Amino acid sequence: FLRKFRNHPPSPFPSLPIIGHLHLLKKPLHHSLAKISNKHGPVLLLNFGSRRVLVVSSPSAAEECFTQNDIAFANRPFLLFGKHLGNNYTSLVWSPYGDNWRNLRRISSLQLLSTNCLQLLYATRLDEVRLLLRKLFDNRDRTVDMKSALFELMLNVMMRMIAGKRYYGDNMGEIEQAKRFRQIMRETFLLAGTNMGDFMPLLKIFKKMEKRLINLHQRREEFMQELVEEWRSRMNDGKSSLVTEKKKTMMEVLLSLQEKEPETYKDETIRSLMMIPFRVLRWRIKGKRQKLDNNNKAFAFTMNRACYSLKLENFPWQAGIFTYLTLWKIANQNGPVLFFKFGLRPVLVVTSPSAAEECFTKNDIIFANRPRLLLAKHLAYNYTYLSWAPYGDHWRNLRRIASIEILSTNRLQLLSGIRMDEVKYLMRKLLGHQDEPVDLRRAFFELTFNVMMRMIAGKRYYGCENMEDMEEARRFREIQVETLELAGATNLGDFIPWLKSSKLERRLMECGKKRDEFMQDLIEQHRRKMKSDPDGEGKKTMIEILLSLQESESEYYTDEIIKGLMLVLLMAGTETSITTMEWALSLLLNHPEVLKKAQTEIANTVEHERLLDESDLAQLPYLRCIINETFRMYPPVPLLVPHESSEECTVEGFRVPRGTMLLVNIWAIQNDPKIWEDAARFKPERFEGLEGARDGFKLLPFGTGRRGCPGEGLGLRIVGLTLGSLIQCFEWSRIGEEMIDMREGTGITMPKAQPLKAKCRPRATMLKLLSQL
Ligand code: HEM
Repeated sequence: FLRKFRNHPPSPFPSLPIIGHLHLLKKPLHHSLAKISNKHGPVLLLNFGSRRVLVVSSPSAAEECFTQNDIAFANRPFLLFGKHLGNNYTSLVWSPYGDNWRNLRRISSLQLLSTNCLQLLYATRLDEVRLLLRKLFDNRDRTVDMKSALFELMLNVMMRMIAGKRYYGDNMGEIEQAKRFRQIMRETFLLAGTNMGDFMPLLKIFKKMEKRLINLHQRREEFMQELVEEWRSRMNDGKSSLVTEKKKTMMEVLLSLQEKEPETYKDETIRSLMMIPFRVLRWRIKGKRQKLDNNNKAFAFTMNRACYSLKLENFPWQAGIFTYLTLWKIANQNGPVLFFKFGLRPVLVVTSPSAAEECFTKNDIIFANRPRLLLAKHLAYNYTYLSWAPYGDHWRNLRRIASIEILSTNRLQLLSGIRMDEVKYLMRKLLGHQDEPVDLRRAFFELTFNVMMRMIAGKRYYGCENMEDMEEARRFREIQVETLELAGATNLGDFIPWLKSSKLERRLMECGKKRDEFMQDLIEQHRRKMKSDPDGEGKKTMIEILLSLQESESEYYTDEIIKGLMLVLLMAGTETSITTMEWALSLLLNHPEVLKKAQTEIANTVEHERLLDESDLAQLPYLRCIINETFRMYPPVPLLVPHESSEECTVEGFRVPRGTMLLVNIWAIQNDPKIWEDAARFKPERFEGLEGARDGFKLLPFGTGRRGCPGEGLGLRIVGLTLGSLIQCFEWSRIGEEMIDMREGTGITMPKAQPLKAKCRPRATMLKLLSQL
């Protein structure tokens, strides 16, 4: 009744003697107050012990406080912290509203924090951010305590702006001074918490807290005064600032002003102004405390539509800047169309079939470009490879040659003997290692590279039999190992230009040069061979086909184009096929019932007295389902190859600027439980009745649209024939009781963390046929 009579804001019941409403409060305070406001209204009167507190939780009430009542509320309460660390309520933050406060506010706005002053010290901030990035880069793959790293960054920035000193990390000047400063800061943040004596005066009799504040205050004042003296004597000696006259530290600015107006700029004013940045920092850090404590290694990452925390150990420094898993986690919380800044590069990440559809239908031409990444500069002939060429005439020409001359159904048919031959080599090898653990990743690797090199140049570079030129093979293998290693390396410089690693660039250049020389040698060999035997039997290899076309259309079929196409086959066509076969066989070993069903299908379709060949694949729908299910769960290119927009467009209503990199997270789409029933289960049957390896925009292992994979036919033939033959001819088992480890490793494609090893023995029904290989 009294409250109504006095027109006071509502106040929750009960307000207890001595403690008032403190019993209702929990940490974090803002959440707790929000809950109370939800219940009792947006303007509340609470008692924190003996202190009256008005809590405001609506825009209109906040407006009233900071417009109509702004002057009335411009005061600060007298709290213990302000008494001892706010120089007895004389600092800018704790001073009562009045002349002293007005003076300090004017100085800080004009002399320290104006846009102009901040601009002059921009280089300092930039430098500290670079040092942090360098530190993160050096610690990639390790857990980094981001809270401390960001804290140190902020304190270094502040101290460099104030007094030109770094007190954290490397390149510190005075070690002892830095130690003292760090100790003072640590204690300041520690004591900055709530002091119950501020609300319950009775508790003030326990003076412990107050003593600590007084002691800290003294040490802080001494420290700051020493800095003031240091700068004063420097200036007296004529040793001015860090870099140029313009880029003065705050200390210098204030000391110069002191010379002109000693009354206004006293030492104590300067000391107190020096502490302003740390107060702001304290609030920033305390504001985030709850979140960061829960997820201590959090990496705050600002994006266009939200703020996210990523665990740094998950952050994909190592496998290129992005991994499908991290991006999926973020998309799960924030939506299927996200706009990021990776360093300076805008990146659109798409994680839903409808958004992918919009990118590859309505916006297909716009997104048909590729970003210019360092890897592509050196290993893709300055972006002239088919896979990395910008969308335009050159790319169209390459795509036409690849589709018609190399990867057309007709050409693939002509070269089917090579693939069959290599599968037979593999089976002979397996026959020699019955019941022994076999490294299948290595076996698939050798098979695929031999297939490609035989298609390209008629050469086998892996396996002992029929090896024509040992030295050439060794050179090839060496180059290949280096290429794969470099292809998986991160180049932060693609995203943050000043972090460009000249060492990585040099290695890429050297590797690119070696590959170029190797391919040129092969072209010359074939040129010589074709000259010496112009009517030679069947121009079968890819080099021969392209060299013959060069004779008639030399401007289209240059040596550069031929080398580029050879390398595309080796780069784009190998790892993808190898990983698919490895995942598929791993899944089968963990699901013997599916393996059995596939064996039965093959036995019912292919007669016993012959080996399966590529023409049988169309009659083996269950084998096809197994391959599709493998693609679904473990897509070899989980984010597709990055695209880039050549003009502004919209995706799901969001504006996407020109020059934005597009990543389509097909791994996330293909494993989304909202889209797939039992998404985590290996269930090939789900694809029964599906033609091809695409299911709308839900299953896209080869991408789609203009830049979709042109090697789909070849990839499916290699995978289908190899897998089908291994199922037809051998009984497979795991090495021990344990299931095959299905963890994913990092790399440019999606490799298994552990290479697949398994045992096999020839099936009784196939023994005779196998012994004739
Ligand atoms: C299992 C096997 C394979 C899979 C899963 C696969 C998957 C892909 C994917 C997802 C893309 C990116 C599409 C995009 O950017 O939207 C791609 C591009 C490409 N793939 Fe494949 N691929 C396979 C085999 C092959 C083979 C055997 C070749 C043989 C030459 C090949 C040549 C290429 C080329 C040249 C591109 C770039 C096309 C362009 O930028 O215009 N791929 N592949």
